[in-house]
Amino acid sequence: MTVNLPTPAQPLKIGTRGSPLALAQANETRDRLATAFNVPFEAFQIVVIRTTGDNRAMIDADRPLKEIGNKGLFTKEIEEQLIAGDIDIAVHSSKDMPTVQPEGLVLDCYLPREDVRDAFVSLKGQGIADLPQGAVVGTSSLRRKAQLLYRRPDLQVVEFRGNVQTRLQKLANGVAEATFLAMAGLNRLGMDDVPYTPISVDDMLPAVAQGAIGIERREGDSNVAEMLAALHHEETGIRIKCERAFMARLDGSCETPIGGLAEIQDDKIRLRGEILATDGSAAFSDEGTAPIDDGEKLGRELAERLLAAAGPDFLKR
Ligand SMILES: NCc1[nH]cc(CCC(=O)O)c1CC(=O)O
Repeated sequence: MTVNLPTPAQPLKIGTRGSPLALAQANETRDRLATAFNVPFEAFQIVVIRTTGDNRAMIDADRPLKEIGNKGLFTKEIEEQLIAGDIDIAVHSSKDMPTVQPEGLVLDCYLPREDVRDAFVSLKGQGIADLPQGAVVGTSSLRRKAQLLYRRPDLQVVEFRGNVQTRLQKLANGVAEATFLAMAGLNRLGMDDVPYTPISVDDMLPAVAQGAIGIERREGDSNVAEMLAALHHEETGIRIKCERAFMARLDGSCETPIGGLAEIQDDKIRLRGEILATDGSAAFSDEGTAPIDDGEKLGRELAERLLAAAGPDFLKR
């Protein structure tokens, strides 16, 4: 079967959020598609879609995202347009994606993964250990908050949202002494002027699927399926599927502090996982390895081991 390629007259429509990071990810997807199929950039049209998560009235207040309702906060409207056929593919940060897609949609194409690490961002120091006793740290991530408080119960965490510039301004204004950003975001946006230090994954396990762009499509669109198959990065896909199986078995959402990272080492897949109490008062971590083809099973099994260690009610706290 030959792929029916898009043309400037009949472009392939790429749906995305409108944030600078989302647009960078959509542009990377378009560039890779244009190169892979040797068609002009004009054969792709980037369609910006506003999601609930982008709605200023809801987001600008200092309410934690979890109170607004996190499931599909940044994906629902995009997926509706994908189902309706208004767009042909949707580009997402995989870490913001629920583990189950709506009926009729498939998420099975991943681009080569960026740096998975979190970065410590501060005008004053290089890492968590440099923070003075009782210092204020800004983050809206429950995972980062729990990981931080687990190691440094003396610190105070305040809600921190907005784009990178807004957050840096807050640091300059003394609202907080430090914050965290994903290295993948900093790299994709080329933010060299940000005072950041990468944090080893041994010190802060990243979110499941952090740093991976995922491309969603309609299940029945065989032409798009074939195009995306050519773009798919096998190793990233294996790692993300393992991590997402881990998260799914934990019934993980953004309301549960979970860290997870799968890596391919020699011909094995190694998964590290962590679950934490939201207030950082407890954490359970474990790891395992398996043959590469058994990544999803490894994910489920590691989740079960952590659940058993933590006790059945742990995630409901
Ligand atoms: N929750 C927002 C979000 N979703 C994906 C990224 C970073 C890029 C990535 O992990 O692919 C970010 C920002 C951040 O965590 O700093």
